[in-house]
Amino acid sequence: MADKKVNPKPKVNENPTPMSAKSERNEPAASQPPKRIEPALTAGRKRFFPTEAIPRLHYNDPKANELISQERPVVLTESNLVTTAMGWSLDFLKINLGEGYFSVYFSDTDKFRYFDEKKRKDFGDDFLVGLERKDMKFPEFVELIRNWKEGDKRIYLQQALTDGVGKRIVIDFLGFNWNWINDQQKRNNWGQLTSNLLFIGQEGNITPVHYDEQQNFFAQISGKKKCTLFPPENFDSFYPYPVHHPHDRQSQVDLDNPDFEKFPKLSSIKGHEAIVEPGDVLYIPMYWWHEIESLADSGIATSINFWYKAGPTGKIEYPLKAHQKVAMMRNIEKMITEALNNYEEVTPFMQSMVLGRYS
Ligand SMILES: O=C(O)CCC(=O)C(=O)O
Ligand SMILES: [Fe+2]
Repeated sequence: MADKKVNPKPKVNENPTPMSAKSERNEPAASQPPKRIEPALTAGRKRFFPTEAIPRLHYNDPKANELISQERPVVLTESNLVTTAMGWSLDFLKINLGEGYFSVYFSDTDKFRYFDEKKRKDFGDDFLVGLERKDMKFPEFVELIRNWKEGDKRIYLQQALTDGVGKRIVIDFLGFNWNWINDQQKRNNWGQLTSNLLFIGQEGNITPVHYDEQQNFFAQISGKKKCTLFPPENFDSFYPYPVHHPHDRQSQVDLDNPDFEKFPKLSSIKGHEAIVEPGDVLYIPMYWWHEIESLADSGIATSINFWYKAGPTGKIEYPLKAHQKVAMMRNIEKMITEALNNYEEVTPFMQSMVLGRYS
């Protein structure tokens, strides 16, 4: 697959309207999800911590813009961000996604804990992931997911959209609500759109708690996902792996089986929770911890995200915000690790810097 991305800034006025793009195909028109007032917060895995509902607001509600500008999560309704993708069934994608290769992950469990392949090479052989990546053409993935049976490894496709995709996908892509999302990017002073990751997975799959270094508009296409977010103020409650570790940005904790002795700060976490349904867009602020569960009995879960780089830093104001401290800690940790040139020396180095002095 060519690795150049689909141009994220189409000439908006030349786009086909969502309706004309849709009417070209022999599939039922996408129906808007039924309007819902309160999110159902009881679904999904039982968790040990309290949660509050992430506000669900109309995408034009000024309060939604306020939350985004404050880097607080919000579910946006009726944005029509990816309405043109509502017909992306497996059969449709099989015909239209093109001849490229897709990254498909296979997990021994229901958890898909991402790992950095480059860091894994540097880290040596003592790292077992329980997760395997295979690159395959889309029809092969469809066969696997359709013929999946209990006892098989679980499957999750996670692939950035590239310009190797077929013409109809490009048309749908150009029909996304770029007017709105480009305006969000501008008004929040974000950097460039780096990628649109397409997720297609089985119900029950879990992306364990981690944070990303990008702003994210996370759009749901099919199935339902329970998204649980925690603010960067809780950075140390999740005990992230060291930055040089293949699981960098991932929490070491298992929310299904919490070890409060090893990770005592975990006992006081409080989540922000939303269930996203087709048509919903969840804003996941940069550096917010998040766990994403594809809910049982909601069918194949398809999502597409819009990842944006942070904007320029601007004037520093004190006290620093939690996410700025996280960024600082990452940089210092990276510097120490690089300077020592041996990750095994990092722990004793940090300990002699802190123990009995700052502890
Ligand atoms: O949908 C998922 O399973 C994970 C999504 C995610 O972590 C992201 O978009 O940053
Ligand atoms: Fe993420």
